Amino acid sequence: MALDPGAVSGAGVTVADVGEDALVRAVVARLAVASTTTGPARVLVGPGDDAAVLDLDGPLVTSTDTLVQDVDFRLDWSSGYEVGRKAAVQVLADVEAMGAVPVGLVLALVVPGSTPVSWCLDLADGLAAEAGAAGAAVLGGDVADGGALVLTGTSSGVLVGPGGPVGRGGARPGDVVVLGPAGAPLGSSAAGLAVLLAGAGAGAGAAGAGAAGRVAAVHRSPVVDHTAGPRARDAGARAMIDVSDGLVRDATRVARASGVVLALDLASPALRPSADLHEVAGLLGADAQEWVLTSGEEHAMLAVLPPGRALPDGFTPVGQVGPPEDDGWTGVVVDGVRRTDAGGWVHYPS
Ligand SMILES: Nc1ncnc2c1ncn2[C@@H]1O[C@H](COP(=O)(O)OP(=O)(O)OP(=O)(O)O)[C@@H](O)[C@H]1O
Ligand SMILES: Cc1ncc(C[n+]2csc(CCOP(=O)(O)O)c2C)c(N)n1
Ligand SMILES: [Mg+2]
Repeated sequence: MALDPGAVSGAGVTVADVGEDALVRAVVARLAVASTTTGPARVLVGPGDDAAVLDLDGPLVTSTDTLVQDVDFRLDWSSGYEVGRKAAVQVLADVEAMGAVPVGLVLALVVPGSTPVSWCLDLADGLAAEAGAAGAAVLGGDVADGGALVLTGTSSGVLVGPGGPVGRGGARPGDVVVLGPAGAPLGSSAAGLAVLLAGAGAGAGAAGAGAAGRVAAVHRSPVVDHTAGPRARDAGARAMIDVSDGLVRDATRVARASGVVLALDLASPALRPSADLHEVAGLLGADAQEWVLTSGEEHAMLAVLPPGRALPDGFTPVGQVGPPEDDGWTGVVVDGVRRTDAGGWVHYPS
């Protein structure tokens, strides 16, 4: 059915009603407003052609991430706008965790025909808003029919100025482990997920008042600092990762890649559960400290600095780097105890 592009977002109009071309036109029209980059790149060709073209001021850093309906988000928990924001946060965090300044992203979308067009436009708005907050442009995407919503975002960033990328393998004994700023205390996303799973506030936007509502909002709509990664690189970070699968799980990746032990100190203010976490843990019979150590989708930056360096703005110490233990073991130690079970998020859990 050929519809007036202005009518595609009307109530009850689905993707199958308008077809691929009208959907893409409507989405691209939403992005055009936001498709500029303020960072170290110029968009020579944006959405609408076969590919986007960027002129960059330094080495390209690129990463990709997929969100799957009912695995990474639920339509009864989150609006299209929230899913779009979360997709941008997740995919940009990976280039930021290399120390790159984010400049752009593309989004491939599998959309069942029964999806309301208005949901897709909300998604585009959320994506563009978060990309814009990072100074990045939405450069294009793709849509295809399928049985469930699947979003695959691919981000681009630029390493600005001298020095290389900040990988996972650069931590050395004697270094300091630091955690970057986030919009909410560490652990909030897992607490929010637990609230939503418990049904304590089913329905998008209706997670209830108080602590449960606040942590559910963090889970649906994380707030991150998009300059934290590049700031840590400027401050001399020699290893970094974003906390996407849980602090212990992600710190273990740094420890193993670097051949060291990361010793986390629970007395660090950033690792102490917030009052909201304690309250929600009490309600649900959960362990607030465990949420801090295992919460995924936080996207705060965990970085390692040589000793004696000034901390990047907003970062706080959470531990130290030590050599492998006497038996050669590398990994994460929490308050002196080996964490052999990282917890946190993993696909295909055993
Ligand atoms: N299917 C794949 N093909 C090629 N490389 C992959 C594939 N899956 C993962 N990788 C690579 O393995 C590395 C580790 O991936 P992993 O998903 O653990 O980290 P990540 O990208 O930081 O994930 P997260 O989304 O949790 O932040 C990355 O460099 C990633 O590009
Ligand atoms: C419906 C629903 N169930 C569970 C979760 C929790 N969750 C999904 S993926 C992930 C880690 C990052 O994934 P990846 O490593 O793939 O980037 C987490 C913590 C959610 N968000 N929505
Ligand atoms: Mg990552």
